Amino acid sequence: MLLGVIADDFTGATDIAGFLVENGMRTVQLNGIPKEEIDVNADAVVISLKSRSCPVDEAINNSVAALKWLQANGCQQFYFKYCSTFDSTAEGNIGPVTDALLAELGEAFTMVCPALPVNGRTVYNGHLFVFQDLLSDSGMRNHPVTPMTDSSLIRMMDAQSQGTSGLVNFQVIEQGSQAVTERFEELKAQGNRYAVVDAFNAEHLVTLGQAAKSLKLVTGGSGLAAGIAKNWVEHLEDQSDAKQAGNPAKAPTVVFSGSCSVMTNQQVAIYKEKAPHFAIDVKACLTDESYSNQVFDWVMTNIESEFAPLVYATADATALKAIQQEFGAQASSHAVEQFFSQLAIKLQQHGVKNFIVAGGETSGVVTQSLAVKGFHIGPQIAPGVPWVKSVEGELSLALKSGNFGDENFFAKAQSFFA
Ligand SMILES: Nc1ncnc2c1ncn2[C@@H]1O[C@H](COP(=O)(O)OP(=O)(O)OP(=O)(O)O)[C@@H](O)[C@H]1O
Ligand SMILES: O=C(O)[C@@H](O)C(=O)CO
Repeated sequence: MLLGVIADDFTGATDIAGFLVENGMRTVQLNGIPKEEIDVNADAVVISLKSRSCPVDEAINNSVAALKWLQANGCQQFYFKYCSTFDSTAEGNIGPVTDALLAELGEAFTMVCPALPVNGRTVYNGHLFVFQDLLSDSGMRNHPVTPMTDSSLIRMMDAQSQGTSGLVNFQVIEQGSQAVTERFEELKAQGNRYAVVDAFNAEHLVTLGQAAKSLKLVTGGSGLAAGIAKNWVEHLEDQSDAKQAGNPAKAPTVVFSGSCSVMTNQQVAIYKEKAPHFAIDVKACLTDESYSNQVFDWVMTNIESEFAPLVYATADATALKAIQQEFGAQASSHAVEQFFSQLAIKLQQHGVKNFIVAGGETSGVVTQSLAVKGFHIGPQIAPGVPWVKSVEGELSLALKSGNFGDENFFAKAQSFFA
């Protein structure tokens, strides 16, 4: 194996896995750190963690344990994959995990590259944009778990890290990878530990990927994956049929939506026009232990419908704020996640094979509940959202990041069934 990726949530893991496969790297995604021997025949391995919004010590311990597993299994370069909108906890897990990985590797410098231009995440003079908005003016301001109120990557990174950041701006990047490497040396000589890099087109990411050859550890969103994959191209076997292993079959299917992002709200509204749909009662999640059984009965009643039944907690910012004020953000978030976990297990036990899930935290809890060891990566439904199939061959999942996909995503995902 060549490249080892540590992803801080499950949709982020499938996101980067999809781009690595698109760029020629045979890739397997693992559900957490394997507890027993597993034969992974791949160029890249992505370990999915649920470390974005957990306590910082837990995030550090799990990420370092994942790094050690990747090192023990022969990986030569390491990639800490976090969100293209740089969100984690209020205090920030990205900085502490980056510092811990650098320390474990005995390295003193890395790159911070959240940009994913194909999905509107760009960096200009060190400031992160979501399409035409600064991050802090985007829908991420109202994120239920990790609201983003700043857009300066240098300020955000330095506030949560032991080291300091310097900027590699687009003017340097457009001079080529040698200029970027020289800028890295300048920043290191000034005592910086992180290079925050601009990127607002695919060419920038290819150049940064070339410059990343000199780094044992890189960090960022999935955008850098294409550039990194190109560094290994001479080592790669033809994997044209690799995506076949990840193709979903036509089988009983359910759609879960636990994301409250702007795009997911649009996707849910469009999908409700054509599919059976059930809006979750958050109070029932908190107070009624049998609630998931009631909703299970509703799903199975509708499981044969032309479009898969949708179960959703998705709410707009106003409704979500009211719920959080009434029940508490953490308590309500946790109760909804536990509800989806219980429902997923029961549906799997009764023959549901395909799960389309919106939301990173939601995807993590559902995937962990389904006890899938790992995934083969299939075709992309939308940039950053591939179908993936369990290595046991039983289940297929489409784990959609909150703001990814177009408004027809849920129906489009079902058009891939063979
Ligand atoms: N109506 C609701 N009331 C309270 N909490 C909710 C509600 N709907 C969803 N949640 C919670 O909000 C959180 C949404 O996080 P999640 O990561 O699943 O979505 P996202 O942040 O939009 O996706 P991504 O991280 O991929 O961008 C989850 O913990 C979910 O349980
Ligand atoms: O990078 C992204 O935006 C996604 O892969 C993600 O991490 C959302 O949870």
